Amino acid sequence: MWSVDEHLADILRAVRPLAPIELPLLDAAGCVLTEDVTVPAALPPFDNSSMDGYAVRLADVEGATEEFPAVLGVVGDIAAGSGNLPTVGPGQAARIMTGAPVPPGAQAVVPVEWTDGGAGGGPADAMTSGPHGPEVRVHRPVAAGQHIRRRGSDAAAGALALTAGSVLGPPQLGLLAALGHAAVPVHPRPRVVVLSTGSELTPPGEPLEPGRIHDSNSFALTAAAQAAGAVAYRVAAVADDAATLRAVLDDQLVRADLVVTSGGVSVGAYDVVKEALEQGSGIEFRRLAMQPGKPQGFGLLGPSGVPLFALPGNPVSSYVSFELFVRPALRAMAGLAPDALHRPRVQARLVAPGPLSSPPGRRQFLRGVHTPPAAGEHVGTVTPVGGASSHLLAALARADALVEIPEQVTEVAPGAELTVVLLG
Ligand SMILES: Nc1nc2c(c(=O)[nH]1)N[C@H]1C(S)=C(S)[C@@H](COP(=O)(O)OP(=O)(O)OC[C@H]3O[C@@H](n4cnc5c(N)ncnc54)[C@H](O)[C@@H]3O)O[C@H]1N2
Ligand code: MOO
Repeated sequence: MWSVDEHLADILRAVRPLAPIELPLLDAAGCVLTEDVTVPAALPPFDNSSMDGYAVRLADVEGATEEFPAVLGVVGDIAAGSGNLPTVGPGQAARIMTGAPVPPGAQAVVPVEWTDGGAGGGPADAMTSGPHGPEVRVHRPVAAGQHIRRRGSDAAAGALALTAGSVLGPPQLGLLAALGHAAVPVHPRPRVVVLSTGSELTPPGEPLEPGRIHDSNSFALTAAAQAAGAVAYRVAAVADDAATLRAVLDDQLVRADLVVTSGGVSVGAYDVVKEALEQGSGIEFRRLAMQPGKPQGFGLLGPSGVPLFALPGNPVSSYVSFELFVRPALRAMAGLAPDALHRPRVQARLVAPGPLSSPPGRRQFLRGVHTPPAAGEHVGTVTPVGGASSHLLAALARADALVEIPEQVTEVAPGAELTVVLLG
């Protein structure tokens, strides 16, 4: 028997980050950047106003009050996007909008609330006119540079904007766009093919013949692959026939960076995955010291060595196996750092009506509901849901955590501290 840790270590040794490709920004969302990005040109690219108001010279508004406002001639209107800027001379102001370039001669911006409104909402030439044209009355002085966002104050030209290895979330994509990048080099999302095996399987939506059940694993595992950041393809369940399975796998390999199968890996007479892949395929079948998830297959399939996970068929076994083995592999292929591959683990105190028992020599993963620590407490609690059996899908659907009971522990009393894997 292999331990959970040995199996996981073998998997992580076998998988590699996918080769970088250049992707348009929105296609790169959630991906890992493969090169440092420097700031090509100052951001913002020019001094601009942070307020709607008037661009002025300091000396002209010094000492201005409500009672004795500074009366300035308005030389023009500057909207965001204006390229043609008036020069603000002594005794003059330019009406300016948020984001518009600060015109030559101006030293600060007076917000419109500190003035008589000048033009109000209309164009500059419709405002209060004095003998020399449109005017604005400024009621307060401003400090040098006030309400001006300086060129390069967000990011200086040549500075490091993002480092290789960054995960591209919304703020990072916004920054890349602001810097003018339309596409970026990233590790692509792994493409995952998920296929169930079993002649008993009927697609949901179709009535069940006697002895048959609905295929649930391919839905849970495809959704789990998507949630792990992969592009996942669900293949209709394959019947228990090794030649058919081999043909389906050959077909699917062209679009797969990773393959997940479920079922057919134990010792039964129709254990098709094992039969189809046992000899010389590159897939090794093992029994792990864990429950659920004892029978597992893993290896690199086909000429390009596509990682294949042959997970056990019981619904809880396949899902727990995905969480523990497939998800970290997918994240490694997506280029995430070793410390970002795994679900968070926390300590929690067991809440249960009596002691829990666990098989000797096997690491057990019960399903549970985790409650975070109350104020002033260091650990939260975990309450198991359902029993240990690996067909208990309804209980799994109520759980948000896996409760880990170590190999050497056979009984856990209520109140004991255990490690809990948060499923997020
Ligand atoms: N004699 C032994 N029998 C079994 C052993 C063993 O060591 N000796 N191990 C048990 C354990 S543990 C597991 S786990 C299962 C693994 O079996 P398989 O991977 O071969 O899976 P199947 O036999 O195909 O199916 C098991 C179970 O799960 C249901 N199933 C399968 N696929 C789906 C699906 N897509 N959706 C929903 N349910 C599915 C299937 O109907 C069976 O009930 O073997 C034990 N047996
Ligand atoms: O080990 Mo199996 O995976 O209990 O259900």
